[in-house]
Amino acid sequence: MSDAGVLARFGATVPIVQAPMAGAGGVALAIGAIRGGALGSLPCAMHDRAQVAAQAAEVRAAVCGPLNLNFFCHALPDPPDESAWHALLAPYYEREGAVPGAPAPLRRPFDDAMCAAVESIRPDVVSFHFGLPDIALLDRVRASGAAVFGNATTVAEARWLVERGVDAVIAQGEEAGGHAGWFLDRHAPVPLAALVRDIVAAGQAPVIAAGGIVDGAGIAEALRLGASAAQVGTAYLAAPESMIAAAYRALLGTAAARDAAFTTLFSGREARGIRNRLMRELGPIRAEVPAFPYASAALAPLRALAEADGRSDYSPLWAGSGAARVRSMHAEELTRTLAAEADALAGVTP
Ligand SMILES: Cc1cc2nc3c(=O)[nH]c(=O)nc-3n(C[C@H](O)[C@H](O)[C@H](O)COP(=O)(O)O)c2cc1C
Repeated sequence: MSDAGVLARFGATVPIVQAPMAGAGGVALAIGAIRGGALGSLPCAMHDRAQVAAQAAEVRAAVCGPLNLNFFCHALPDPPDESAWHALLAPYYEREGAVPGAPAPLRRPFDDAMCAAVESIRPDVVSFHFGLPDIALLDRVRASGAAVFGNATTVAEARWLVERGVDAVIAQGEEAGGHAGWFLDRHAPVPLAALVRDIVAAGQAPVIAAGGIVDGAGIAEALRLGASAAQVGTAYLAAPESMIAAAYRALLGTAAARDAAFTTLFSGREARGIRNRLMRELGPIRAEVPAFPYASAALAPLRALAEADGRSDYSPLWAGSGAARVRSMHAEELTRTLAAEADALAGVTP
């Protein structure tokens, strides 16, 4: 069995981080991945403190193994003028017979209340997307005993994270599903292999490769490039423990999942997803879309109506470049399968 690299110190037995996936992953997925030997993750960006505490307690009650809590660190601008966005969506409201709903909970950046949750839960790892919190909060996270992982999309971001003392850098390549986590400069997307090689060459912190990895060959390749582990997201979406809608699930593992693009429509920030009706009709990037994270609220009523009808016309279908190749297995079995496949290839030169 290949060793768990940087994850071994937390008790993981395979070099896999089950990626945090807000809105798609949760307690059941984390439990299955931990049972398989991975570092399990709970996405916390869309929850409040009580929900985070309850979910962490559920995982701990079910399984003994390493747990990561994941948070966003985006800047939260003042609420923008959404009139152009509402005007763009008006024909869809009319077509669906939708009415504006109650404001949906916003994705909130990591703050004092979430830090207090971390202090009481004492997870093994806290991972951050879109940068890091301010130094006072970061110090409190570290004092809780948690290791800190940060997400980088360029070598410059990796260096920035290392200067602030992260224990590992998640190298997020352009192949990754979900939000591109850039936080310094918006830049041309960097393919995973080049990103891992360059961050490893900078030699400052263990690297965890993320993006397009859906089988053991992908993990073995990342390790060969010098990564210490792989963070796997889209492959876990196909597990029955994920919480995605049926129409989304039906696309995974099919050729249709190859038709993907970066889009700002669903949140206000670029994220990689399978093309659906809204992306086709409006185009994936529009000037009318309000800043992250405000865009999603106006879509919520449309999304709810369509999903109730088995349609994903207005839903984000976040997926990485391996989405057409995923296999549907329980999270524990998937974790063991990925590790065994990677093991079988370890040391084999392509
Ligand atoms: C549905 C979905 C939701 C995601 N949500 C988060 C999140 O809440 N926090 C985060 O750090 N990354 C998130 N990501 C990115 C993953 O952590 C990871 O980088 C990515 O899934 C790796 O690429 P892959 O999907 O090709 O395996 C998400 C990815 C997906 C597919």
